[in-house]
Amino acid sequence: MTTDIEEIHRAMREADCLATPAEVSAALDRMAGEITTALADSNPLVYTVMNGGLIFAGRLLSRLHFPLETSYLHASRYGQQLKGNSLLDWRVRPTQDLKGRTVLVLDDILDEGHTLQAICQHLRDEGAARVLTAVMVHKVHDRKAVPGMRADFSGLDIADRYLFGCGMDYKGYWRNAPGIYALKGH
Ligand SMILES: O=P(O)(O)OC[C@H]1O[C@H](OP(=O)(O)OP(=O)(O)O)[C@H](O)[C@@H]1O
Ligand code: HPA
Repeated sequence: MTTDIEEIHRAMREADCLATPAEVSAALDRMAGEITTALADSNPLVYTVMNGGLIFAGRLLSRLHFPLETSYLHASRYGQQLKGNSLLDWRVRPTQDLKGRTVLVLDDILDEGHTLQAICQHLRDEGAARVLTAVMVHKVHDRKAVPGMRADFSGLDIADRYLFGCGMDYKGYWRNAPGIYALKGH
């Protein structure tokens, strides 16, 4: 099936901007400070959750000025749908030796939280000593996998709409948009 590129343009034209590029940059600066305070002496292994975590990770990691290792994993439960499946589709699992390591997981959004919950459980099962999470967006609603769930580090709390930009996609597009946008009517 080919994508209707005009529909992709329209989604951006009609979207509401919920966080400007400047607000995103300020949130990244603040998070980098918090993460540095918490992890600068722990030689962390930092996992980016593909695909959504890519942009956030690139922007955050260059703000962290202490020794760390990076890697990636790929797990998805939405594909290109607007609603998540109950099962996480593991595409690339972690391959590093995690025993005794402090691990930080980076993703674009904590929505219902099932993705991060399953990833963190897997990393602990593989022997990580400590697993922390950082997300660009915490979506505000009461449908979390665990009531009250939050990442250890969150960039911005954003309303319960369908979001794109900063790594989050609309039908595979607009991950590259520098602000955070809400789809018209969702
Ligand atoms: O908190 P949850 O409700 O579990 O949703 C959050 C997850 O959903 C998105 O991934 P998606 O499955 O869409 O894959 P993608 O990273 O390729 O966009 C996003 O990147 C998070 O990983
Ligand atoms: O609001 C969202 N937008 C894009 N991807 C997502 N994955 C979970 N929630 C979202």
